[in-house]
Amino acid sequence: MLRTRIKICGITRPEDALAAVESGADALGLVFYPPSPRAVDVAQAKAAVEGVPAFVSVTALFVNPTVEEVQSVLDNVRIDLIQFHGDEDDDFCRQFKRPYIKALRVRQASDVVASCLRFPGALAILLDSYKPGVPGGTGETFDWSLVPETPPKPIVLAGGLEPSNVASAIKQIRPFAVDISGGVEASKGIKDHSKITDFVNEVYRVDQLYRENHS
Ligand SMILES: O=C(O)c1ccccc1NCC(=O)[C@H](O)[C@H](O)COP(=O)(O)O
Repeated sequence: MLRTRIKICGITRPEDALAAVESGADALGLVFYPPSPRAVDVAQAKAAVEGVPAFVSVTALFVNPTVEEVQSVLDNVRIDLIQFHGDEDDDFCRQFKRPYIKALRVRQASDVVASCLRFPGALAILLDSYKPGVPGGTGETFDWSLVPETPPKPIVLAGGLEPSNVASAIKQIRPFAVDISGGVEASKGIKDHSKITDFVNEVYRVDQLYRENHS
C-alpha cells in the first residue's frame, strides 16, 4: 500500500511552510483567491515557499481565475501543481501544461464518479464539503459514505479534517491524500505548528496500523 500523502493548505508564511515540511508534509497549498482570509499575492507566495525543498510539492489554488492570473503566478512562483476550486472545465485546467487537481464539493455519491469522468486530465479529484456560496476552506466535514469504494481517479480528501478525525477518515475512505487547512490553524491564515505535527503523526500512525494488519 502507498502511504497516505499529506497536503497542508492555506500557507501564508515561510515559518508555516517550513514547519509543515519538517513535520513530514508532502505538499503545501497557496490560496490565490482574494476573498479568502488565507489569500496570498505573488510576493507573499514567493517568500512563503522560498525554502521549501524540491521534494515537497507546491500547489497553487484558484477559483475561476483568468488565464492571465494563473500564468502570472506560474511565471513568478515555484508551482508544481494547480488546484481549481471553481467552475473551470477540463480544457481550461489542462492548458497550463502543469499537473492539476480538480476540487469537487460533494453533495451526492454520483457527483464523485461524474466529476472524475468530466476531468480526464486531472491528476486527482479533491473532495470537499458543500456549503452554498463557499468554494472551499469551510472547515466542515461531509458525509464520507458518499465516496465510492473504487473511484476512477485518486482521491484527495478535504473538508474539516483535524488530528482527531483523520484516522477515521483514512480508515473509511483510504484516500490517496488528505488535505487540511483550518484544522491546523491558530487563526485564519496562521498555522499552529503543533497541530501540524499532530496531524502528520496521526496519518503516519494509522498508515502503520494498516500495514501491520495487512502484512
Ligand atoms: O482556504 C480557503 O479560504 C479557500 C477558499 C476558496 C477555495 C478553497 C479554499 N481552501 C481550500 C483548502 O484549504 C482545502 O483544499 C480544503 O478546502 C480544506 O479546507 P479545511 O476544511 O479548512 O481543512
